[in-house]
Amino acid sequence: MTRQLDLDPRPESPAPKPLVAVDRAIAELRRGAAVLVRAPGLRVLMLAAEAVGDESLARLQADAGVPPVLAVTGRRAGVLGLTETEDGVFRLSSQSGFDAATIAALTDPCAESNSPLDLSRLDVVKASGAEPACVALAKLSRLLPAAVLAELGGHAPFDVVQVEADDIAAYQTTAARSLVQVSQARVPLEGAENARIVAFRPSDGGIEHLAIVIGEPDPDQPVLARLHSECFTGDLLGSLRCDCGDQLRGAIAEIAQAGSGVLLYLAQEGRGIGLVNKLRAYQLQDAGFDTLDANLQLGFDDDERIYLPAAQMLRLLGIGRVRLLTNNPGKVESLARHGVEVTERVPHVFPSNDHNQGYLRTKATRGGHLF
Ligand SMILES: Nc1nc2c(ncn2[C@@H]2O[C@H](COP(=O)(O)OP(=O)(O)OP(=O)(O)O)[C@@H](O)[C@H]2O)c(=O)[nH]1
Ligand SMILES: [Zn+2]
Repeated sequence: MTRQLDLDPRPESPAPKPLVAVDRAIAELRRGAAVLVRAPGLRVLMLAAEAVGDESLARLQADAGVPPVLAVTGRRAGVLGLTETEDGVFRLSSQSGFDAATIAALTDPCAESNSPLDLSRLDVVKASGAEPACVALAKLSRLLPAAVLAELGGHAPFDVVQVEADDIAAYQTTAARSLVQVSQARVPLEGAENARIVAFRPSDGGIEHLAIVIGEPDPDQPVLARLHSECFTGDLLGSLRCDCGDQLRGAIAEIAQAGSGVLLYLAQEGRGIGLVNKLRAYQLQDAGFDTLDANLQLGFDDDERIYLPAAQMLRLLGIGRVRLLTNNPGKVESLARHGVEVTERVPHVFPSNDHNQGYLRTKATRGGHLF
C-alpha cells in the first residue's frame, strides 16, 4: 500500500537570530547602505561594490576613519590579470583611493568605462580577514560578488546593522536546515492532473522552494525526481537561450507518464547567481564568452548552487531514494553527499535550437554534462 507522504506542518521554532542578522544586512546592502561585519578581532564597515556611489564611499571613509579597500573574488582578480591563483578572495588597495567609477570598472565587466584602468597602481593581496565574509554577503544579496570595506577603529555609526562573519558563512546551510512546509494545494497541470504543489520556507521567512508532487509517490521505492533550478527566462518566457522550459515541461510529462514522482522547483535562478547577474552573463555571452566563462568574468564560480535545500525537502517529503532526471553528475554527487540515495540517473535530454546549441555544447564539453 502507498503511504501518504509525511508532511511537516509547522515551524518548530522561531528564526535563528543569525539568519535574521544576515537578512537585515542583505536588505541594507541592496539599498546602498553600509553594514558592520565582525570577524574575530576585527570590525569592518562594508558596502556592496555594486551599490556604491561617491557619496556613500565618502561617508564610509569618514565613519571608519581610513580609506576603503576593495574585496573581489580570486576569479575576478584572475580575469583582471591580478593573480594566477583563482581561489579565495583578494584585497585591492590604492594609494590614491577609489572612486565609484573605478570600483565599477574593477568589479563589473558590463560597466561602460570612460577611462582605461591603471592596474599597476593597485596593491593586491590574498585576503584572510573579513573580506571573504563581505564578498559572501554580496553574493547572498544577489549582487556582484565584490565589496568595499574599511576597518573600523572607533565607534560604529549608531544605526548600522551588525552581522557576524561566521553567520554569513553558515547562512545557506542554516536556512536550508530550517525549511518547513508552509502550504500545499492541488494544482492540476496540463498532462499531469493529479498534481499538488507543496511550498517550503526557511524559518527566517526567506525565499520559498516548491515541490510539485505528481500522483502518490511510494516512499518505500526510489521516487522519480527532478531538481529544477528556477529559470525565469526559460520557464516562464520560453527563452530559447537555454533548455530549461523544455526540461521543466518534459520532466512533468515524464513523471506523469511514470505514474508518480516529484519535481523540486528550486529558487536558485541563474545557477545561483540571481536573475540580474544572469542577464549580465547573457550580455557577456553575446560578447563571445561561453556560459561558464561569463560567470567567471563576473567573479562567480561557474556554478554557485547548493543542493542541501533539495535534500532537506526530499527528507521532509519522506523520500530517501530517488531516480534522478538529470544530465548533471554534480547533482547526483551532491544529493548523495546530503544523504539522499540516487539509485539511478535518468537522462533528461531535449533537442537543441539555433540559440542554445553553443550553451548545450559548453555544458557537455566543459561542464561535465552527459548528453
Ligand atoms: N549563470 C547562468 N545561468 C544559466 C545560464 N543559462 C541557464 N542558466 C540557469 O541554469 C539553471 C538551469 O540548470 P539546470 O537545468 O537545473 O541544471 P543543469 O546543471 O543544466 O543540469 P540538468 O539537471 O542536466 O538540467 C537555471 O537556474 C538557469 O537560470 C547562463 O548562461 N548563465
Ligand atoms: Zn534557463
